Amino acid sequence: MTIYFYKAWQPYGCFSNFSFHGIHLQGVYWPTVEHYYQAQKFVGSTDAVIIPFIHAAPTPEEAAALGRCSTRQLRRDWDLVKIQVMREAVLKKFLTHADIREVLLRTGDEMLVENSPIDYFWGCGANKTGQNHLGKILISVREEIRKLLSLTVIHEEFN
Ligand SMILES: Nc1nc(O)c(N)c(N[C@@H]2O[C@H](COP(=O)(O)O)[C@@H](O)[C@H]2O)n1
Repeated sequence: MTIYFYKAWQPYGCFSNFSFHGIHLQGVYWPTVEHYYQAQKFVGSTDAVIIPFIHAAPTPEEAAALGRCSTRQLRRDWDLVKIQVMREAVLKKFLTHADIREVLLRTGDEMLVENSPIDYFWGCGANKTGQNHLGKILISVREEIRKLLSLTVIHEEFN
């Protein structure tokens, strides 16, 4: 059974990048994955001055609005790095927070889909034909955490 998620207050809302599960990355604490992701769009760009404002945004919605402003200059390699940027942040989120890590692991091998009606890249879009990159990242993070946990068990058994 496919598991759909979207808004942070809906079922499986902890899979949303807008959920308030903070992460430490590159020596900085970010209140949500969305804050981090939106800020990374401007690293090294002429509009990098926006980064502290994204970081300080009171909500992920406000961070996203700042990052989505179409007149600002994105970093040149953004399309090349954005999936890796997102994966690193999502992995950190689920390594940091044990409660939501359990929720993720308990989804077993189910397909995970960001049910965004507007986003055909990170989500499945209105007609379910989108690329669902966020769902795919969550599935690969789930697999990576399982491998890390099994290595920990092996390590404990032999020490
Ligand atoms: N508008 C909106 N509201 C939410 O609650 C969402 N979860 C999303 N999806 C997320 O938006 C991010 C993509 O942003 P860009 O379009 O690349 O600026 C990404 O985190 C999606 O998962 N959108």
